[in-house]
Amino acid sequence: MAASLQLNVRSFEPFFQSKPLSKHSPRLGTIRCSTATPQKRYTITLLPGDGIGPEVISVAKEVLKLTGSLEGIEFGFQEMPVGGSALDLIGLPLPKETLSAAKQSDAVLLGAIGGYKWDNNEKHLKPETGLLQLREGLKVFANLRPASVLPQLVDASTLKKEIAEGVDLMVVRELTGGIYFGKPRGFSTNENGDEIGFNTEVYATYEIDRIARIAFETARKRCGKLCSVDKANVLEASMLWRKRVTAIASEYPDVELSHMYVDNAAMQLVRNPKQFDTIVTNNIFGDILSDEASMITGSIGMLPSASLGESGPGLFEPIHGSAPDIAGQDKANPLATVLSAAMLLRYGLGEENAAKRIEAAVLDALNRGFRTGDIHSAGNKLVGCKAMGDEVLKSVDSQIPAAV
Ligand SMILES: NC(=O)C1=CN([C@@H]2O[C@H](COP(=O)(O)OP(=O)(O)OC[C@H]3O[C@@H](n4cnc5c(N)ncnc54)[C@H](O)[C@@H]3O)[C@@H](O)[C@H]2O)C=CC1
Ligand SMILES: CC(C)CC(=O)C(=O)O
Repeated sequence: MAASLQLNVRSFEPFFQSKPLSKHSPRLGTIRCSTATPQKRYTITLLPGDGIGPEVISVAKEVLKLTGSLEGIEFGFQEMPVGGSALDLIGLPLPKETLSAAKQSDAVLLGAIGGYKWDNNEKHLKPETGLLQLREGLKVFANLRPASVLPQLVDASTLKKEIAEGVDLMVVRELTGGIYFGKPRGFSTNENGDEIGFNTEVYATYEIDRIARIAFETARKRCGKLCSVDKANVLEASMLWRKRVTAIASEYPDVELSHMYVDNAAMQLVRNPKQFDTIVTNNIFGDILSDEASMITGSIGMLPSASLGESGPGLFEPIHGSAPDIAGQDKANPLATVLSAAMLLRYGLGEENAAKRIEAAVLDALNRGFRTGDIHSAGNKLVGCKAMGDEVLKSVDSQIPAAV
């Protein structure tokens, strides 16, 4: 998909809508009785993972099922282990059966991986390694992370209302390169006999060019403003990044390109986030800046993501981790995962109406005052993960299908 993708990313009405991306292997399928006769069938690989992952995936699955039944779509779900749960079950953080199932499906929805239990494992036996292997295996190099401050949640932002209100940005994060994957890496001993750990931040021209094009396409469909974030005053990989992004800009004369060092970008995001429309950045800076951006919107529990490659199924996941501090307590906010399911429908399957139905349902549940603890404020109704899911389901059921 990606380089020729029609990215679809002007957000906020209600979330991140516009034209769908290409469809991935839509198949005609089984007919069954339901509100609408299913015309399409998709196989979705669910990877609940660890911590709050299974809790939020269970909500998103029900939301997808109900939405599908109302939109003439039937989903075949296959649940596979990844991360710590796969380590416990099979001894590997990404069993080959999981990767193979993911590759053969139409889209992949992941909860989160990781937890204290596996924190001291060797690198190749860490849950996080499984997630990196999955992203690499699916070749999903373009990670779209939208961060919009919903009017309903302005009060949940940690920033002042006048700073947070109206923020609507998209972080385009490079996902399969940079320091998370660069070699050499490892542990060794230096000339003084001190133990050292080392990693390599490395980008090739083709990796920068393809993510830059995705970012320019994204910006073009939004406000036409792209800010490339790097550390080109210090890092060679960033110097090449800046050179290539500048070169690719000549293909997009209608997009206004600016460059910013990452330390300044981190500061500007909390000083004046409305100056940003689309941000493109490398793997590690994108990871950090999108977590920072999430707090402007109220909570990391609200932010979804879509990871796309040139072909094959996309990977959709909330940007948060497994939140071991609240796992198993029915406290997790499932909305980031529900919204990731909406991104799956839009970007992964081209099912725009179904995506809009889910996004409208999330807004409706918020409008009716339901809040999990992370976004709760006085005057609203505090609910747990399951109850929030039930409210979204009620809203899915009651929403009039959005017009195409
Ligand atoms: N994509 C993934 O699967 C990721 C996995 N991780 C892993 O997750 C584990 C925990 O990492 P942390 O640094 O603590 O990050 P985290 O994102 O799991 O949690 C950070 C804070 O946000 C809260 N939080 C996160 N998601 C929430 C939700 N849906 N609702 C309400 N509160 C939520 C947590 O309770 C915690 O206080 C680690 O093992 C880490 O490696 C971290 C980031 C991404
Ligand atoms: C391998 C992951 C735990 C890295 C991460 O934090 C993320 O990409 O969200």
